[in-house]
Amino acid sequence: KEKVEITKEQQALMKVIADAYNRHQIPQDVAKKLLQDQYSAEENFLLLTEMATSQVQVLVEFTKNIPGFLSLNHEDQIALLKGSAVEAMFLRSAQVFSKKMPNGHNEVLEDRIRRSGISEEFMTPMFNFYKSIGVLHMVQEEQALLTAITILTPDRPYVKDQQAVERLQEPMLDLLRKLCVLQHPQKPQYFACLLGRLTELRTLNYYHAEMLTSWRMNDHKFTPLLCEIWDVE
Ligand SMILES: COc1ccc(-c2nc3ccccc3n2[C@H](C(=O)NC2CCCCC2)C2CCCCC2)c(OC)c1
Repeated sequence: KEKVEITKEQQALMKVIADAYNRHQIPQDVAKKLLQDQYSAEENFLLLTEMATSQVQVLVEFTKNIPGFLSLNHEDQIALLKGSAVEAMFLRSAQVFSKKMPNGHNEVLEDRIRRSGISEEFMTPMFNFYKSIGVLHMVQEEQALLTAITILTPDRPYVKDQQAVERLQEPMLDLLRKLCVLQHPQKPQYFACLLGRLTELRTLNYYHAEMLTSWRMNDHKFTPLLCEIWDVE
């Protein structure tokens, strides 16, 4: 039986990532807003673009706190952010969706999202992902590391120095693996399962642009930041 322990520098890395992640809390209130009222497809689309815009801004702040990220080639920094923004947004949405709320609130939230204006064909893959994240009952540290690992994916389009990105991602993967063994000793497959979610997350990337343009309304407007980050307009 392998004795797993977190080293001093891994504890320091965990603290840096977890603290940076905890500062990244804004879109939490979107669930509260959705529970308050039923909105039109137009209002929901506006809410989505506002939430997504602020989430991207917060994601950039989180990324800047990943040790070594700011030492990467500048074009590669942009390529990593652009390549991971949609996945990080869906990962965040899954975490918001999975948060236990008072009786019946989770069902209301799901219903509001189902009737928000998103077209039928995308609900199954999106909710399948949300539920597959929910059943894992990830702790904050795991969520933070998984987000950092998603951002530090070496094979994003246009990344020049992939080895430099691998060197940053590896310690995160090693730390997450140890955390999973210590946090979920009764689930030896837990770490592999988490990484499997990242594969499922990539499939949502392909649906993303179409999910937006097929939103049940005319004239979809995006903020300049979202035009940069999303492949729309
Ligand atoms: C591209 O298509 C879609 C469809 C649905 C969502 C979504 N899934 C959610 C699960 C839990 C709570 C909110 C959720 N959302 C929207 C939202 O506000 N997402 C925020 C994005 C930034 C990070 C926090 C969540 C809602 C959906 C209902 C109408 C108003 C927007 C979504 O979030 C990427 C993207």
